[in-house]
Amino acid sequence: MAAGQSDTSERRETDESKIILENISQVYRRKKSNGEVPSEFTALSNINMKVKKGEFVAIVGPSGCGKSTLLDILAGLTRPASGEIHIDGKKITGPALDRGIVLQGYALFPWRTVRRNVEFGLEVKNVPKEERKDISQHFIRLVGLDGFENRYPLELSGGMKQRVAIARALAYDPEVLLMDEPFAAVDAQTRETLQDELLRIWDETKKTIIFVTHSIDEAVYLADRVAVLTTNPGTIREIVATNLPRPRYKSDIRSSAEFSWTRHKIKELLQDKNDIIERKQVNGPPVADVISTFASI
Ligand SMILES: Nc1ncnc2c1ncn2[C@@H]1O[C@H](COP(=O)(O)OP(=O)(O)OP(=O)(O)O)[C@@H](O)[C@H]1O
Repeated sequence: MAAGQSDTSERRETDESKIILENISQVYRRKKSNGEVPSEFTALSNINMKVKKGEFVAIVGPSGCGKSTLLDILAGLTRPASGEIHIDGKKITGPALDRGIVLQGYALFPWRTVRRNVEFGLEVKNVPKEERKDISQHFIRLVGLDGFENRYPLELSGGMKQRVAIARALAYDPEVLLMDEPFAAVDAQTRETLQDELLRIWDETKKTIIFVTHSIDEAVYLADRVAVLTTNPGTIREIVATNLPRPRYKSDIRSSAEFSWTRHKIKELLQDKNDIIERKQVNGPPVADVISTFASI
C-alpha cells in the first residue's frame, strides 16, 4: 500500500476516541565511531494514549525523551518499531491530509507568497483556483494576516511566519493538527499572543490538537490534558487533566490557584530526580544534562 493510504481492512471500533496510540515503541540504531556493530537505542517504549475528538493534548518532557519522535510517528513520517496508531478506527500507514503539521522552523516555501503558501495543500488536493483563493483568504483572515497575502516569508516576522504555517495547515481542513514546538522561536510576548490565537482558532475549527512543548506553562494554558514523558526510554509518566475553565484567553487564568497547582504537579513529575538517576544508570545522557533541561523550563 502506498504511503498515506488508509488501511480500511484494519478499521476497528474506537469508543469515543479520535486517536488511539497502542503500545508504541521506537528503536534507533546508533553507529559507533570505532567501527563496532551499531547499538540499539530505545527512544520510546510502550506509549498508550487515547485522544478524544476535539481534544487539545499537550506533550511535555525533558530534551531527548522522544516527543518529536512520537509526533513524527503520528504524522506518519516514520514507522514505529512496534505498536499501532488509529485515527477514526483507521490504522496510520503514512502521511496523509487528515493530519496537518506545524513545526518550530515554519517550513514555509520562501519562493511562494503568503497566499500561495496557504494554498499549497489545496493545490495538492486539486481544489479549483477560485475556490482555493476563497479558502486561503478565509484562513489568512482567521490568523490575522489580512493585507499580507502578497508578501514573501522573508518579509515577515517570526510570529507572522508561524501564523502562515498555521493557516497553511488548517486550509486543507485536516481532522488533526500536530504541532511540534510551534512557538519556540518567537519572543515571549508574541508567544502569548499566538497561544491566545491558537485557542480562538481551536474554538472556531474544533480540531483535535496534539501539541509538543518544553514549556509547562504553555502546556497547562493550552491543553485539556498534558502527557508527561520521562526519558530513557521515553514513556508516559502520567497524563494530567488541566481542568481549567474555558475560554482561557478571555480571563487571567495564569494567575489562578488551579493553574499554579497544575503547573506545580507537572513540574514535580518532571523533577523526580531519583527516577531520572535510576533510569540513567540503565542507559542515557548525563544526569546533569537532563536536570539542566528542567532548570530552564
Ligand atoms: N534518526 C535518529 N537516529 C538515532 N537516534 C535518534 C534519531 N532521532 C532521534 N534520536 C534520538 O532519540 C531520542 C529522542 O529524540 P527526540 O528528538 O524525539 O526527542 P525530543 O523529546 O523531541 O527532544 P527535544 O525536546 O530536545 O527536541 C534522542 O535521544 C535522540 O538523540
